[in-house]
Amino acid sequence: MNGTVSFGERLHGAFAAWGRLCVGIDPHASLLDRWGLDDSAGGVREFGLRVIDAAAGRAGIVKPQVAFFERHGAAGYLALERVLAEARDAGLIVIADVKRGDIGTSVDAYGEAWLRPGSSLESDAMTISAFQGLGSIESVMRRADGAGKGLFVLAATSNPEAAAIQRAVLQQSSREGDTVAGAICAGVAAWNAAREDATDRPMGSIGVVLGATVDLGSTGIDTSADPAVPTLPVLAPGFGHQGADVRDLDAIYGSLAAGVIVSESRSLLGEGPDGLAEAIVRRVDEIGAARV
Ligand SMILES: O=c1ccn([C@@H]2O[C@H](COP(=O)(O)O)[C@@H](O)[C@H]2O)c(=O)[nH]1
Repeated sequence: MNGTVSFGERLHGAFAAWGRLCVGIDPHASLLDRWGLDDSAGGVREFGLRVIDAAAGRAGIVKPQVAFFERHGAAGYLALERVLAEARDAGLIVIADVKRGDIGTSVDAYGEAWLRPGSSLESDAMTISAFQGLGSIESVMRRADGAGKGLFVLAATSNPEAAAIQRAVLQQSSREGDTVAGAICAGVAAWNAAREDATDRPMGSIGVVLGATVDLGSTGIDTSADPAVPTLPVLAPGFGHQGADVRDLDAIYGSLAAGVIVSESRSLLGEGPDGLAEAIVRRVDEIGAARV
């Protein structure tokens, strides 16, 4: 790379300093009401800023769910820009949960929007879909690597409806016989391993999304294989509100556990503005205690 600190290195540093909790910024209408805020662009901005205040100095990572800002159109995007900038200024790693995907030339424009240094939506990483083939997002993977940014590619998502598609078996591919989810994980791990100095890096910059509610074995993901080198970052929603328990982290992820980012939104945000900071501290401790 060009002297830029890689996203993987920054993520590894955040794990060491703050643990692996990622606080979701999901201003659902019901939560805005509970927090005494309007369901408006101003309301989602204020919600986001309060979450940042609670997370900064207590956790290392936040994940704004862009859909809740997008509901409010252009004004919602302005609110999001402010939230992204404040979070990054506070030293938090920001994963924009945007789940974009398209043919290569178009998806690269999404990469430019969310990952280009200086962009008004600049984030540290974004979620992305490889439904159009892992090759379709190669330019964004290259862009992320070049700019010290990260990506999380949807592989085995936490929603139950995903299983049929994500467990489907590939044909006419060098990974013939792998499931879709397995092939995405293997492809991403291989991408990280092929980077210059890969073996000296603690963590890759391109990760995957593997829901904590998923039985990974039956999805075609081997959680007993040797860990990838560098470590594969795994964005793990599904803890808390969706039912998975952080005490089961090692059992769920096995040899992938070292790269797991525990992402929780409603289970923390439901504590309200007065209880959020304490809930974050408690969860960081619980996750630390759960790891063997
Ligand atoms: O597989 C996935 C991918 C993304 N998500 C997102 O994570 C949060 C989860 O919110 P909770 O309140 O902790 O359930 C939300 O923004 C989802 O869009 C996911 O749940 N599963």
